[in-house]
Amino acid sequence: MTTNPGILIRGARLAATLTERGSDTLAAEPVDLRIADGRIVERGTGLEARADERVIDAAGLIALTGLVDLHTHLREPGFEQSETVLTGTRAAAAGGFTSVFAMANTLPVQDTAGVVEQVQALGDAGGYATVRPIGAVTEDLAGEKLSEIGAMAQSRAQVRVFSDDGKCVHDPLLMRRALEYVKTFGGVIAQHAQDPRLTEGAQMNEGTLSSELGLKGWPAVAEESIIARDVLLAEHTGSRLHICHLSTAGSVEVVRWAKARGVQVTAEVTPHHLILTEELVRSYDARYKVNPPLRREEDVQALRRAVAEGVIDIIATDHAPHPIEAKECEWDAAAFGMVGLESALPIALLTLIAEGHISWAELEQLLSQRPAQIGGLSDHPSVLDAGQVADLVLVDPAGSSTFDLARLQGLSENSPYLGMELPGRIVHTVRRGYLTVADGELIDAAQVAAAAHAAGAVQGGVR
Ligand SMILES: NC(=O)N[C@@H](CC(=O)O)C(=O)O
Ligand SMILES: [Zn+2]
Ligand SMILES: [Zn+2]
Repeated sequence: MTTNPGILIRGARLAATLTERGSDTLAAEPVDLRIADGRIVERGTGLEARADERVIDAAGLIALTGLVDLHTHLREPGFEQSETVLTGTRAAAAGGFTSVFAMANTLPVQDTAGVVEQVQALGDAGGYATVRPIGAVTEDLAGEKLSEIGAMAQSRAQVRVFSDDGKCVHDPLLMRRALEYVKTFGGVIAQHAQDPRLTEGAQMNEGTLSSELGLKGWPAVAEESIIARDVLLAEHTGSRLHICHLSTAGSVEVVRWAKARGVQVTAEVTPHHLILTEELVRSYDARYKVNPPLRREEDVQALRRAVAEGVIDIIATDHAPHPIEAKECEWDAAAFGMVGLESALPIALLTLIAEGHISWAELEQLLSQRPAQIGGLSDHPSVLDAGQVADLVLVDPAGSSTFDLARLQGLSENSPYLGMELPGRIVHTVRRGYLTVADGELIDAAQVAAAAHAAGAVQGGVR
């Protein structure tokens, strides 16, 4: 049986020990981590390298448990010209992610055990990240009939997160039944909170700017009213509800209220809603067209505060690749969505750490620990210490660089950050004890697939 070579990481500072808000990255003592057979086997200082061990000099780098994205669109099956499981997980690894949850709006839709098992198998074979498929709440995302939720939960893919993302589960009775159903096995419904009647034909945030530009607006209340209804349904059923891509100050207040009542609700924000505003729509550059729309500066600030206060639980990318034809066209005709896996950590550093809203320890909670817990990701490392699965990322917090096309590893180029100076560089990503990114470069696909195979063999199956 082949095994992957061991790794010795020397002199990394652990994000979990950087608990002061702001960017003081030297406040913790550097430690060494030894990795063998897919796990961290030793943590200490001055560890000696063994024969065959690859030594990584992590001086100046910060180590976090592998990032987990609860909201990724991998597009396969059905839209392979935009992204595939392989290309999307390469983008994920480049961004420091070791696990991604794949949204259900594929073709065919991920609404049966067969499709979710296929998506997960593609992820396992590629080896760049653990892929956990999200199941559709309703058949074909049509909002009319519950999908085979139980069959997907019991399948090899063990689906725990269900969402009609891209569409809102609008029928309150269906939403209630879905919440009741997932409660029986500890699952969660992730709602794309958006009243379809209030947003018909909408093109951007509703406000003075949408009137000025003559574009149909998308009112904040369309999001807030669904969140308000659903937290009440979650309270009534005693089930877990997760709110996808929260985007308005009002939504924060509804979630805050629900949490104070003890409702089991969690909320996510995307990096782009933490930095970009509707003003960008003036350019008519469709890279800024996204669902939910970019909002006002007041909303951006409220979302950052909500992260700092813990009202928002996680950052999720909503990585939404689209081909050039779908973006290089008139605003009204363009597709909604932006890619985000490679830029998520840099944007979080820029908007949250550099601004003093959160600490590195809190960042690890937002981008790794909490999404893993919400998604029911078994054997995700809770800390970087002996006995834990070796899923981790080493980040260089110093300096900044131009975010250019070469940074994008997926098939689509619809990033709003091209040309921007962004802080932070993902230097090494380790998944299940093997490197997917080394010295800032992706490891090639054949090597990663072989390493994944070896890791699976050693651990008797990846999960
Ligand atoms: N975010 C987007 O603008 N688009 C997503 C759907 C979604 O997340 O609602 C997509 O699938 O393209
Ligand atoms: Zn959505
Ligand atoms: Zn989405």
